[in-house]
Formats: sequence, C-alpha cells, structure tokens
Amino acid sequence: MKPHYHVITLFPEMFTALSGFGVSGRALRNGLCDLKLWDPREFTQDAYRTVDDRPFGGGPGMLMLAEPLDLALTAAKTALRAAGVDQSRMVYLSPQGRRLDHALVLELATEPGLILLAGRYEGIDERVFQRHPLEEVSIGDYVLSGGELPAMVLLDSVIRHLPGALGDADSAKEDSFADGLLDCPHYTRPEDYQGLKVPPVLLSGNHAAIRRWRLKQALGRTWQRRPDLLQDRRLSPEEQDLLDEFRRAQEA
Ligand SMILES: NC(=O)c1ccc(N[C@@H]2CC[C@@H](O)C2)nc1
Repeated sequence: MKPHYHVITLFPEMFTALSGFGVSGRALRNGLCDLKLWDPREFTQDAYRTVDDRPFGGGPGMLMLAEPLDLALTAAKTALRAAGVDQSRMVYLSPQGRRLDHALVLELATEPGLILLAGRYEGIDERVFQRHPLEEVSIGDYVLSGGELPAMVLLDSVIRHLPGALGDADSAKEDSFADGLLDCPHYTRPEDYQGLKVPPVLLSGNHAAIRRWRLKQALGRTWQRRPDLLQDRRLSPEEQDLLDEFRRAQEA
C-alpha cells in the first residue's frame, strides 16, 4: 500500500523541489507514494486570512495561530482516514526535536501515512501540541526560516527507502550509512584526469579486491572523520584487519 505524505505549509509551491525532480519526483510520478499539501491560510475564517499573531508576554516576531494549524492537521488526519490510514505519525520540524538519522528515516519509511507540520515565523502556539500528538524532529542544530526545507529533507531520505524508488544500481548509495560507515571514494572516466589517476584496483576487474578496497576506505574514512560512528559498530575480523592496514598506512 503506497504511503501518503501530508504537509501543512504556508508555502506549498516550495515542494516542487521535492515533487519535480530526481528520485523523489519519479517516485511520486510513478505512484510509489503521494504528497498532499495543506495551506493553513485555507483554514482561516477572517477576511484577512490571518495565520499569525504577536506572542503573549512580548518578544520579537510572530507566532502561528493555533486554530488554522489545528484545522489543517485535522483535515489531513481525516483525509488519511478516508484513504484507509488510521494511525499516521505526526511530525513537527524544529531545532528542539529528535535528530533525524538513518534509524529514524527507516522507521518513518515503514509508515503508511505521515503528517508533517512545517512552521514559519518564530514558531507555533504551544496548544497545537496539546491537540495533536506531534513528535518534534530536527535535521540539525541550526535555525532555519521555516520547516519546509527540513520537511523535504526528511521526505527525500524516506522516499529513497520505498521499494522501487532506487534502481538496484543506486541503492548502493544507501549501503554505506546502512552498515554504519561513511561512503568510500568514487571514480569514473577518464582514467587519467589532469594527471590524477584512478586507484588501479578499481580497474582490475578483481571484484573481491575491489570490495575489500572499498570497505577499507569506508572504514578508514569513518575512523578519521566520524570515530563516533565506530563506537556503536562492532567490526568483523576482516574489517578490523582492513582498518589496521589503513591506520598503519596513515602512520607510515
Ligand atoms: N533544524 C531544524 O530541523 C529546523 C526546523 C525548523 C526550523 N525553523 C522553523 C521556523 C519556525 C519554527 O516552526 C521552526 N529551523 C530548523
């Protein structure tokens, strides 16, 4: 059953960046999933279609009003139920959230429905969280002007895991983070670019040696750049040997 992704956003046109290009665009076009955008402004009842107001207690900027968000979230839930999806995970993108990582992406990729709330201004009225079981998710420790780009980052990474989204060739791209390591270096034609050569093993046709070389490079890079990832990852005897080889070569 294809997953249904619903996003509450004041700027639905931004989402052509996801729906109009590449892997995510093809997945949507091919019906591997669908995307529905809900503009809170459509759920206002005043003549000025007001979606924001000043914060109680003072302070800079504006906040998104609870009512238009509450009505839009409820509309999305109702649409999902009509499509046969009873329980959808509801996510609010914010720097206060759980960090998005491979594990969370895999979890979200199994959901038949997702409702994402992309905020603007300084944020949203807290009472929205009392009306809806929103989980907060962050794509990193920095502040953005809106939740739309984080929503698209989340959806792009999730869509890549849907069956059929990636051809077999591309799915290798997932392998590195899937096995808890950084990616190895990549090379394509020409064999000699401005005097810079391709590692001979990659031209050897010896697939066992190529696999080992790539694994060694991935282990070495992870050790150099993200040793924290190696904390949580047991190494096989072969992997330990390859990493030792890499480190000895570094020290030589
Ligand atoms: N790091 C992140 O994932 C992130 C998410 C949202 C965001 N900004 C929005 C604008 C107002 C409020 O809704 C939150 N910034 C950073």
